Amino acid sequence: MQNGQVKMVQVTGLRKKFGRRMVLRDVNFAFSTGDVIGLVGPNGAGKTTIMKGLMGLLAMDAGNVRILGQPVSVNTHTVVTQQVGALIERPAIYPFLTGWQHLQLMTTSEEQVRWVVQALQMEAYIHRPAKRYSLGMKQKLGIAMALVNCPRLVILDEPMNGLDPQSVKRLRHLIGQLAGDGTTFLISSHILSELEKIIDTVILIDQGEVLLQRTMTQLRESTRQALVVRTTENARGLQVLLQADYPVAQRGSNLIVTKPVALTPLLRTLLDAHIQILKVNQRQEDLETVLLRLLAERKA
Ligand SMILES: Nc1ncnc2c1ncn2[C@@H]1O[C@H](COP(=O)(O)OP(=O)(O)OP(=O)(O)O)[C@@H](O)[C@H]1O
Repeated sequence: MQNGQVKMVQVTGLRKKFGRRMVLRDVNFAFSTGDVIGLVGPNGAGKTTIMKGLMGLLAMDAGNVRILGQPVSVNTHTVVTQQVGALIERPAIYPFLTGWQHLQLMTTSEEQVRWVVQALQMEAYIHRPAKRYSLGMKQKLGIAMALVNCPRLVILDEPMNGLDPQSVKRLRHLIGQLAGDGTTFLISSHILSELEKIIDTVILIDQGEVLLQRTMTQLRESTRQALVVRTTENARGLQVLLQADYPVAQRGSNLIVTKPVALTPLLRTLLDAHIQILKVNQRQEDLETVLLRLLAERKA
């Protein structure tokens, strides 16, 4: 019996080899309806392969995928065709059809086509044959095709690729709006500064495994706050602080204190040594710094 607890996506023990190369080792994750998930990790980590597995586009060697409780494989994908919209790698585009005609292939609702064209600001070229589209126009058409039917789950592989800053902003806004209405998103991207503005959960993949799944709130709570201090004499400031047992390093023209410390005694230590303080600020690690640190810690 299915109940209110049924997950939007549940992936268990997914394995995949290409020849002798193990690409997915043992992938497990799940997420709920309405979540916006960022799938991140280094080149070749296995993100696209996972997305193809979710869509039933690629046979897996082991494990299983369920979307809304229903199984998905290369032979079983009713739930995918009914509930999922996706753009994985490049959009499949027929050169002689217009953008509008592509969208009509995906839905019978003219109203939906008009809505998505307007939402992604594609009016200027939507009636031109797609062979005359630029890379960014094709990318937007691919995104529009994934969204036009208002699917419950949208899978986007590197959606920001080739988009200009204005289009990235528009897309971000649209994703936020649709997520607010209950659409679930799984988005891979290397542009972590953009991604962290829209996702509420991150799944980090490395070498075919899930290294971490955290909500952004959890991640922010566990991120480090670095204290950045600039003085008139950083080299001497570094010595003075090290002698006083502060966890400090010199980076560029700044001194970075990497663990939480009381501010006043630290500043007094510098002032007592007649070192003038030019600037002090607290800097939260961003998503990129946190993920790079986690990957580096794994290799260490
Ligand atoms: N059809 C294929 N045949 C052989 N190897 C493949 C095939 N598709 C992917 N691979 C390999 O599988 C691994 C994972 O690839 P995948 O495209 O899933 O990575 P990714 O995390 O999406 O990387 P990127 O960030 O570069 O897009 C890579 O080592 C890749 O070379």
